[in-house]
Amino acid sequence: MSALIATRPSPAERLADLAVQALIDEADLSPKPGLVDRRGSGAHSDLHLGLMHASAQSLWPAFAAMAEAARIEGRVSQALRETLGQLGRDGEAQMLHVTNGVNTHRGAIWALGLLSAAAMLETGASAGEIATSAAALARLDDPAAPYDPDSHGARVCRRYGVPGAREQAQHGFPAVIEHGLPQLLASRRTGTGEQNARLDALLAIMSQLTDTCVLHRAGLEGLERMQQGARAVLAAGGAASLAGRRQLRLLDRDMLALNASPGGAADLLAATLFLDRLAPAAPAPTGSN
Ligand SMILES: CC(C)(COP(=O)(O)OP(=O)(O)OC[C@H]1O[C@@H](n2cnc3c(N)ncnc32)[C@H](O[C@H]2O[C@H](COP(=O)(O)OP(=O)(O)OP(=O)(O)O)[C@@H](O)[C@H]2O)[C@@H]1O)[C@@H](O)C(=O)NCCC(=O)NCCS
Ligand SMILES: Nc1ncnc2[nH]cnc12
Repeated sequence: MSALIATRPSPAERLADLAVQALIDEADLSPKPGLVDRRGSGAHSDLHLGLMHASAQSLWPAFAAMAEAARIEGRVSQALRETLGQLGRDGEAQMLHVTNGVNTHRGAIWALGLLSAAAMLETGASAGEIATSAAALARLDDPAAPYDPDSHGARVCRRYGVPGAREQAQHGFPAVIEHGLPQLLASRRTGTGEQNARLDALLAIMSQLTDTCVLHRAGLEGLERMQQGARAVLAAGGAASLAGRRQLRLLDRDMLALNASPGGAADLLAATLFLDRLAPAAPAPTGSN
């Protein structure tokens, strides 16, 4: 009789598990303004929750390979940056294969790929230290990366002179370290419940971020509405309060009317949840999914 042998996941596999789980938790979180969630497709005609899940699952090998490459190299280096670039592009190709050409997680591959590699290099480090190491990787040039001057992000960064996904990583993910994570922990401390704490973290990110997805679809008016609307929810008491919920409904309505979806903020919420699970600064959440 053959016995089944349970093998423990390797450190790289564990990081990939956490990255995929963060993407699934982000997709499932509801109600998110303009974004795909359990209620529906938000401002998207080509996305739905099942596709977001399938896309997230398809990225497990890419995240595991990026973390494993970091384990083998052992330090921030040009060679590691170039390997990560190739693995990131392979991950994008896999995502587009699974989604039939729809861009579900490009920004998430970038953010979580860098953070998974950095987490492997900085075992046991704080979220801030991991983000700093990811930033050092992001600042290294990847000569093999085909710079696309026509990507949505590149176009709006040029047009409006704002930082995008690249700069967010190069500066050590300030949206995550200075806004998403502190808000997640602060809302948890008030006992709002895990889902509301995560919504508050998303809103804290939205209130600051120059989200190139929103700029691309809705220009500066859309960006201003996103940031101001997110601030209004938090000022009214956050997602757990009645007044905050009212503001959140208004923000969702306006994002849909503007055809705007904060995909960059969603990716950075996933990065927040990843770092929170990896390097918790507070007791683990109870009752989370
Ligand atoms: C350096 C790259 C990130 C490329 O950046 P660039 O800005 O040139 O390219 P984009 O194609 O626009 O992708 C950037 C994605 O990053 C997310 N994002 C947006 N703003 C921010 C921000 N301020 N900070 C952080 N992240 C941000 C966002 O991703 C989400 O939105 C995606 C959907 O966007 P879009 O295709 O525009 O969608 P729609 O509006 O739906 O399109 P239409 O229907 O209107 O047509 C979704 O994927 C979310 O993830 C931006 O899209 C980097 O990607 C890169 O260089 N990669 C190469 C590989 C590599 O080197 N990897 C390194 C190792 S990991
Ligand atoms: N939940 C979501 N909806 C739409 N675009 C996204 N990009 C990343 N997460 C997303």
